[in-house]
Amino acid sequence: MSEIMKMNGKLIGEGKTPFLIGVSGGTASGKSTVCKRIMEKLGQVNMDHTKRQVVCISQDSFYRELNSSEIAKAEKGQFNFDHPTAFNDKLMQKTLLEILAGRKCELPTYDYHNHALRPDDTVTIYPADVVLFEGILVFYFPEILNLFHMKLFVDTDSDTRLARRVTRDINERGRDLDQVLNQYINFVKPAFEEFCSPTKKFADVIIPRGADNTVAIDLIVQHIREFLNNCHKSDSEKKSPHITITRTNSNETHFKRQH
Ligand SMILES: Nc1ncnc2c1ncn2[C@@H]1O[C@H](COP(=O)(O)OP(=O)(O)O)[C@@H](O)[C@H]1O
Ligand SMILES: Nc1ccn([C@@H]2O[C@H](COP(=O)(O)O)[C@@H](O)[C@H]2O)c(=O)n1
Repeated sequence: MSEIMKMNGKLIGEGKTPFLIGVSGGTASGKSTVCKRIMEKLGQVNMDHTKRQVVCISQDSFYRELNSSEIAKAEKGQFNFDHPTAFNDKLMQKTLLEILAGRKCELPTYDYHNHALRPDDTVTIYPADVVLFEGILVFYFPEILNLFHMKLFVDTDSDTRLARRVTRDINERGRDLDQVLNQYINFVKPAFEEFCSPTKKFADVIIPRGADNTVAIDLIVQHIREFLNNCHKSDSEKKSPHITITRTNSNETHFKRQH
């Protein structure tokens, strides 16, 4: 039996439910860059974090802790970071539910050099109107997929992605060329084909060429802007005032915006 509550954008005793946008795509497709462009166009970059209406979080914060033998494998480029089991999906779901309930969250940052989270270097995610969540497998886990109000897939040619990944991983992630290419052939490419690429079908908007596609980015920004304008109007002025929160007997909570 399910219990349905209709609220005017607020949960009692909690913050407003943000509009949650999932941004997926293969490695180095431009997910972070697309999110950055969206934030820039909405004037959300050079401002106090506590005042941001739009925030962005990354799936990197949910890589699971590795044991010593897994770390040894990772150091030789023999650990599969592109497989769903590399992530703590339960924590990812719990955190997104906290965010959807309008609560402040602390997220660890990820250290690619050591293949580990930095629990002492956290980022505070303050309640916002719009939350972008980007990562290679954000549409893979059904219980997480169901939480998004809008889903974007950044679709960039695989040669371009590999070329960008080589440069980025050598310059920013402490890898050498052999490591990047071996990891790509053994894990990244096969996992993209098996786990990431099939999730493209769940996307509401596919963005060919990533951040180069300014037309697609402008359309998405326009949609977010309309949402932001609407969410600060009084209930009687809103075109779509209700959020429907569905709780099932399995304790799952679904936050649905009518839009
Ligand atoms: N449109 C683009 N043109 C040139 N370089 C790009 C473009 N988009 C992304 N990059 C570069 O490619 C690399 C990967 O981009 P990034 O946005 O981090 O991808 P992802 O988040 O999907 O891994 C980064 O070094 C970034 O600067
Ligand atoms: N210790 C790690 C963790 C992850 N990776 C790779 O990162 C890729 C995901 O990040 P993107 O910014 O490229 O989306 C993923 O393909 C992993 O292979 C890593 O190399 N080392």
